[in-house]
Order: sequence, then C-alpha cells, then structure tokens
Amino acid sequence: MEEPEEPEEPEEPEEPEKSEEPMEERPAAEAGAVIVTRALTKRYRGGQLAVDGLDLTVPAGSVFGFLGPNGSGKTTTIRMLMGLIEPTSGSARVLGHPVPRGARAVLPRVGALIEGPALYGFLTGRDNLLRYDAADPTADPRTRRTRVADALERVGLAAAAGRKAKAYSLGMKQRLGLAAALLQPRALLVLDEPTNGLDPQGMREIRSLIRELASDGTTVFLSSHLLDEIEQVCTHVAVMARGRLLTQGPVAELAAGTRGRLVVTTPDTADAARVLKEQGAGDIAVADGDRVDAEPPDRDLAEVSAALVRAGVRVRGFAVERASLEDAFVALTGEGFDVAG
Ligand SMILES: Nc1ncnc2c1ncn2[C@@H]1O[C@H](COP(=O)(O)OP(=O)(O)OP(=O)(O)O)[C@@H](O)[C@H]1O
Repeated sequence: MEEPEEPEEPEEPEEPEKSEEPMEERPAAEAGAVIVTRALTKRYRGGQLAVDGLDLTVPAGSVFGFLGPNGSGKTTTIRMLMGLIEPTSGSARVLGHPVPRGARAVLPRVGALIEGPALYGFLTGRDNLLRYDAADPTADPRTRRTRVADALERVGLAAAAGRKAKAYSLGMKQRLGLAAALLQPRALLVLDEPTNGLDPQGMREIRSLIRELASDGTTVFLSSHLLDEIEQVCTHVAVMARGRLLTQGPVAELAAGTRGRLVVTTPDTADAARVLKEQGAGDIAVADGDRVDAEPPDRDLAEVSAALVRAGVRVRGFAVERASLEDAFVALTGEGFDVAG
C-alpha cells in the first residue's frame, strides 16, 4: 500500500537564511550555525544502525573535522546532509534549510566532494570542468571559460589544464574535483575524506588548499579518519564512534581539557618506571632509549620529581607534554584511535 504523501510545503522564496523557528527560541550557537542536526538517525534496511541520535552544530566560518574510524557513520551522515538519503528519524538543517526537503534550495550554495570526483579520463582537466559547468543550468555560458580558468588557477592546476585527466595523479584528480566544487561561490564545502588514498605530498597539497579556501570565510566540513589531519587543518571537531557522537567543539578546547603525558628523560628507564608507578602514575610506557611517559598522578609533580631523585634516577628531563587530540580521544573512549579502521 502506498504511504500517504506528506503535504508539499510551498517553495521557499530566494535566500530564506532564517530558520522557521523564531530566533529567540534557538540557542545562540545554533543561530550562527551552518549545519545543525537534531537526533539524526539512520537505520539501513538490513537493520544496521549507521547513525544514532546525532546532534551536530557546525559554526559558520569553521573548518569542521568530522572524525571517526571507518564505519563510524560519517559518509551516511554526509549523504543525509546532502539530501541523498532520507534519515530514519531526527532532523537536519543546512544553511538554514531543512534537508532533504529544502535540498533544492540549498545545494547550489554547497560545494561537495563525496567519494571521489566523477571525471572523464579522456577529457582534459579543463574540458572536464567546462562540461561540468555546462551541466549547471544557473551557470552563464558567456563567462564559462573565465570561471573554469579561475577555478583551475585556484587549485593550482592551470599549468596542467590541457592534459588528459587520466594522466593526472590521484592528488591532481582530487584537486580537479575541488575545482568543480568551486566553479560557483559557495557558502559551504563538504568534503568526504578528501585526502584518502593520496601520498604524503598529495595530502599536504590538499590540506593547504583547504586552509586557503577557509581563509576567505567559507565554512568547510570535512570527514577524516586521520587524527593528525584534523589537528592540522581544523578549528573544530566532532568525534564519532559506532554511529554516535562522542564529543564536539573547538580542537584546542578538546585537547586543553585533557591532561597531557608526563615525560621523564633518563638513562635509568626501568627505575624511573618503578618510581612513577609507586607515585601513582598510570599507563606507564617505556620507550626505547631514554624516555618514560605516563599519565600524571593526581599529586604535586614536585613530589614525583623529588621521589625520582631520591631513588637515584638520573633525570635529564621532566615535563608534562601538551595534550594532543589523540590523548583527548583516548581519554574519551578508553581506547586508541584505530587509524586503519
Ligand atoms: N547502503 C548501506 N546499507 C547497509 N549498511 C550500510 C550502507 N552504507 C553503510 N552501511 C553501514 O553503516 C555503517 C556506517 O557506514 P559509513 O559508510 O557511514 O561509515 P564511515 O564512517 O563513513 O566509514 P567509511 O569511511 O568506511 O565510509 C557501517 O557499518 C556500514 O557497513
């Protein structure tokens, strides 16, 4: 039996940036947000709960990292945000519009690079973009060549524009995909694992391009399973595991809220480890060479240092290292971040 259709909402007029809810009823953080989801949930037909009650708030102007191991629900979330699949329950708004219902109004202002760019290998980089631009009914054909040249320039492909796309490296193909996303001015860029499969040089190029794109105020939402990538390019992060959100906020705050590791540099690593244990330090790790690190104990570190000296440990260095995002992740989950997924 056919389900009754939801009554169609009247087409929204141009640029209705505001939410339908009155401003005063929404928290301040949401008012300036580019993406907001509430209890967003996706259960696939097979029964797999891929996204479970997600509350995400992506501030305007942020470079927002969507971090999680493979299979944690990132791509599913992005597909819901782009109106490609229907949520099972919950809601999402992108640039003030509900999705998927308002996707048609919002998508022209969003540049997306999802699951690798679709390119024609037998066409040059330039011809790929000309073709892509021609498929956009809002794009003025008279300014097409300039628009394409500008986009190629922006991603550093101007010199390679006349080469066939099949001769491009993976990094160049990814940049061409970004150029396609940049043919029109965008308020938001959504990039799903933009450095996946790239070599270190290609990764560096894409990262610096993302920083550059963000510097003019474009909000960038990018998913990644690489902690250090998020730490290098993002201002904000949301951490996913098994379809659920573990935390979100500014990268610096997340790391600052976590205690760093106590690091002792000494030739007497075994004795140092023993004393640190006696002093109540946890998770003690002895590295090859002259380094012992541990979770600092809940006591005055001057006492710990004095105990080391009393025990005859020759201390070269004694410091608490600034917590990294990885430390924060381990503190949150009680487990390491499985980079390989
Ligand atoms: N079309 C589908 N039908 C059924 N299950 C799916 C489908 N797509 C994804 N899943 C499952 O949903 C879960 C979340 O997958 P999703 O692709 O969203 O994760 P991800 O974090 O993006 O991982 P990856 O980086 O590997 O794509 C996984 O367990 C996956 O197997």
